Parts: sequence; structure tokens; C-alpha cells
Amino acid sequence: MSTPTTGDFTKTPGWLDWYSGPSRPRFQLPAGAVDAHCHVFGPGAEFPYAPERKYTPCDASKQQLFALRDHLGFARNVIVQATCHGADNRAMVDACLASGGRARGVATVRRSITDDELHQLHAAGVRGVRFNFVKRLVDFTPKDELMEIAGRIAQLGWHVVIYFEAVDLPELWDFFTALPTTVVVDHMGRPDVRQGVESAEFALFLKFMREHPNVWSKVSCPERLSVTGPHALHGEQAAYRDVVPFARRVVEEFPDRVLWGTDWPHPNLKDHMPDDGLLVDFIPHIAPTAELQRKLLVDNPMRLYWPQEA
Ligand SMILES: O=C(O)c1cc(C(=O)O)oc(=O)c1
Repeated sequence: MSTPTTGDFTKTPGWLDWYSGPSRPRFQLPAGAVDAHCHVFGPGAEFPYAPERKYTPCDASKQQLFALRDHLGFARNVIVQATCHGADNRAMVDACLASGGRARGVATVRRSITDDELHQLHAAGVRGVRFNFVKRLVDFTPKDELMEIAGRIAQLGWHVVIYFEAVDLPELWDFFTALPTTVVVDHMGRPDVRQGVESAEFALFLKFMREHPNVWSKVSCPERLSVTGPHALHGEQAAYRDVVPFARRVVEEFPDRVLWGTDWPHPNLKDHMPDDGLLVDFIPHIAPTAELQRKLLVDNPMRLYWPQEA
């Protein structure tokens, strides 16, 4: 595939665009709440999608992200490099720089990155790197390369975000537990919710967090993990009930090491696109007290991403 230089990208067949006109949440977010997992896509005409990408999304600009932030009642964003941009962090960095200090970033880098480039990313607001082990999203990167990167970014005080599926945790365990930084797991390590919250698979994830106090988890993406719904659509106030016990267990056992994010613009959803206002209404089901909500949405993300202001 040649690298297009204009916006002439064709979306992956069946691609679902993000939900337009989301409702205003009924749940009132605490002051200073952080959407700690979201993305920007392009726009492709300005920030071309990476040649090695596994999907081509719709555009989702920084202006659209910031409008959603304000509509939902968040104060800040953590913008995670989407795999469709590979290790070209320009769109994410541009969004961080345009945010007036209200966004931090998580980058994808290769071992060829220079120290100067890392410092530039830091100045733009990047505070972590993402290592992705989901095979449908990325090609394999050797673990020695990732460990080398982790050692370098540790010196900047950054953390590592890991994305993997629950079934792969045993194989990845030794690598994850050797990482020298805070480690943030995307989407609870993608449990198979059909197996139930008492399953051996989810028990392993809880053990991972219990035995390693440097491991945090995003209790995000019920819309990805749910099998039986109901979807966050049409005013549904009790969406994705099959995911609630998983997220609630993590929040209640590790209240100081959890983060929440919308995952807007929701790459690769196949059967529906959630109303982001109703996704926010999911939060009190997994963090039922004001104290848990404040830790999840304000204290924890501030400590990790804006420690000077926390
Ligand atoms: O499950 C996914 O498809 C997905 C993809 C990406 C990405 O492409 O970066 O990020 C996510 O948080 C989730």
C-alpha cells in the first residue's frame, strides 16, 4: 500500500462512525473529571493513517473530541495513540498541544526514537507509551524492544499502557511483571464476561493486580465486552449489565488504581455505537459511592497525568 498524502482514505467495510448527538448524562460527573481513555483519528487529510494499519477509521478530530468533553461534563482528556496511526504520534500530539493543558497523551514509539524526540513528546504532554498485544490490531513487536523502550521512558517518569486479551495473560505475565514502571491495563484486560466474575481467567487478572501494586486498570469499554447488553442506546439507564460485576469488583478492590474513559470514537465496534451520554451513566453502577467516583474520575487520573496539580 502506498502512503496517501491527501484525505482520500476509504473506511474499513462495515465501519461504524461514532454516535452523533449524544444525550446529556443524567449522572453528574464530579468537578475536574478526566476522560482517561479516548482517541483522535486524523483527520486523514492532515494526519494520514499509517501504512501498516489494520483498519481505516472515520475521521474524529480534536475539535470533535473537545466538544464531546464539554458536552459530557469532563474537564480533561487522556488521548491514547490509536493503532491506525502506528508510531506516527502527530495527530495525538497536535490534539494535546491544542488543549491548553487539558489533555495528556499516551504514545506509540519504536526503539529508533531519539532522546530528543522523547523530550519533545514530554513537552507536548505525553506521559506514557502503549504496548499492544491484540493481534487483530498490530503486528508483533519483540519483547526485548519493548523492554528497552520501557527502560528509557521510565527515566522520564512515564508509565506503560498495555492492551491484551484475557486469554493471553498467562503467556505475557513474566513480561508484564518485569516492567519497571507503573503499568496501566486497557479495558480490564478484556475479560470474557461469559465465563463469569468468579472464573479462573478473571481470578488471574485480579491476582495480577493484587500481587503487583504498580498495576492499574481502566474499567472502560463495557460496550466492547458485553455479550448480552442492553446497549447504551435509547435512554437505557442500566446498560451492559453483564460487565458491571467485573468492573465493580476491580473498582472496589483497587479504588486507588482505576481509571475510566469513554474510548470515543470507539474503533472497531461491530454491532452498535453507544450513546456516550449513556456510557457516562454506566459509571455509578460500577463506582457506587461518591468517594469511589471521585477516585476513579479525578484523584487517580490527576495523580498519574497531572501530579503537580493533584
Ligand atoms: O478494541 C479495539 O479495537 C481498540 C482499538 C484501539 C486502537 O486501535 O488503538 O484502541 C482501543 O482502545 C481499542
